[in-house]
Amino acid sequence: MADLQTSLTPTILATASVTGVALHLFLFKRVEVDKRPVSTGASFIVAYFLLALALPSLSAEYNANLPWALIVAGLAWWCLVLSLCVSILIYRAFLHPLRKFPGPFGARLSKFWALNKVLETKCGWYRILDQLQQQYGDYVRTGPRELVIFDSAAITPILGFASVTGKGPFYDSMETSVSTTRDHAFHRQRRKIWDLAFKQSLADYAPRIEEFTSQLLSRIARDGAKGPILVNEVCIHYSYDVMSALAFGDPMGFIQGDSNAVANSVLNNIQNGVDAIGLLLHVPWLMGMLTTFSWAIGPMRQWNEYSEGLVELRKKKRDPQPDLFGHLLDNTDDTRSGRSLLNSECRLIVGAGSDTTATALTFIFVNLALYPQWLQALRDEMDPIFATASFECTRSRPVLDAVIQESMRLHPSVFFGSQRETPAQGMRIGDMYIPGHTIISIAGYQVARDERNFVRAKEFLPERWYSQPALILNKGAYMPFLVGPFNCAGRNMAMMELRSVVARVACEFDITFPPGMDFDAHDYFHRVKDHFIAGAPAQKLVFSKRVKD
Ligand code: HEM
Repeated sequence: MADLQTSLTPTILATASVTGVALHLFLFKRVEVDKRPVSTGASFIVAYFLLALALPSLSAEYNANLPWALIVAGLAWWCLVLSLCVSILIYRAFLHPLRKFPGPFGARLSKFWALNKVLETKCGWYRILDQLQQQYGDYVRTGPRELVIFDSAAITPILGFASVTGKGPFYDSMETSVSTTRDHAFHRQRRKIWDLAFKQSLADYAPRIEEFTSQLLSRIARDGAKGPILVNEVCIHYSYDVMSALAFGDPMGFIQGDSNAVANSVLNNIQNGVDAIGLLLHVPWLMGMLTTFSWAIGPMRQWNEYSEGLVELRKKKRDPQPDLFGHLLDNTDDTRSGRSLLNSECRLIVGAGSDTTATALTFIFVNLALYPQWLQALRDEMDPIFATASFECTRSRPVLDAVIQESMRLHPSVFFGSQRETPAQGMRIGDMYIPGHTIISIAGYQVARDERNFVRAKEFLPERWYSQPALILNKGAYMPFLVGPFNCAGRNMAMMELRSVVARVACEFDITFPPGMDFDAHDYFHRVKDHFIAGAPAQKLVFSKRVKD
């Protein structure tokens, strides 16, 4: 080992430290490395080995002593990584353009602050946001380059059709589809296909929805005769069957109980895996790693293989019923990337349409058990319509739609505040300037429960949607299906399912809590989990056959 005066080691360690700072200033600050977690991680590992290989040729000091070369390479690597981290932390804490926005100190430094809060609250990020709004106001810094906004005046500038924002890095962490692409031109073109597909197939699809609802009514009558029913389960079975029929041409067979073992296992894995999504959506680079390695992760691989098998079967079907898949197939190139897009969009249909609808239905049934006067109001509206056999789930009805909307206002199916990124030059929202490359989202859950937007905002008052419009101060704050160019493509389809099930179940069954149960609504809704889609706590309800007078 050379003595300190002749050794190159101090120079190498100093250079590594300066390189760490330079890496931050010239690369990490400018490039979205979250997009490339695997290659970034791999580059750091490769850097160590390159250094270890290069050192012996730099000086006899290392050539003569290879273990020493490995140690110095390791020390240099740590100097680089530590100086990079220190530079990042100092910048985030004191120099970042978002430094004037209020928020918890830990959140400025790293998204691990949010991750920790999600763990602490068992996926209750929306409850953390409630606290943050109370403490810091309408614009809160929740991450190093992230703001959550509680001001409804920001909805149109951020989410509207003329918005200058783009989708945020979260969307890169998933496979490409109409929902996840950050390429606006591609989205516009693909979204046109989806919109046309729904426009052409919705009316054809209505009788199929009614068929599934009939199956659901039989299931509820059968199981309900034995005792209280786990409402989450029947709603999930219904929505997965409807969506898989839409995506693959056939239901998975959950409502009637004839699903196969793979379908059961896929459903279980999806339900068990959702908590992980609640965590990972705060650290998209980790989510991206999971997507990259999905071939090696059993449950993800199983779902991919199973859905791709169903897509192949659907492609070979002769004279299939008209549905969304048919339209997507006709409008997707038969190339490698086209096939991959089609597969991922079939999974998207099930992913975007199943748990969302199931959660909405579960909350509506819980609300009907809580507020029996609205079960009666539904019957008063729907009985005459069913008596003349003129019910169509494509048509809105004042009370029916009001009950659905009010339930979704207070208890939305999607908690995720659709992530956006400001353009390089930043943007203005009223007097507020938001710097460029800031990740922003609107806290939809809080905005919909804000007294500035709805009178008696935390109360379940469906009448605000038809007979008492004065209870709505700002209709734009209601956005369970999002608004703007990336709003829900399946909104009309979802409303058809919700109308069909809610109207028919309400007219056929009394819905109550199990005898002896002292249902605590505050506790129940406090236990809702936020894992992108809201996870409704398990709840049993009694569905007893209605005795008509
Ligand atoms: C109650 C049921 C539903 C609710 C509450 C709901 C809500 C939403 C929300 C909030 C978004 C925006 C997500 C984001 O910001 O990233 C979205 C997007 C989307 N939803 Fe739904 N959804 C429902 C049902 C459905 C159904 C049945 C389908 C049918 C396949 C569907 C298809 C989609 C698609 C394709 C997108 C992406 C649209 C785009 O980015 O252009 N959804 N949905």
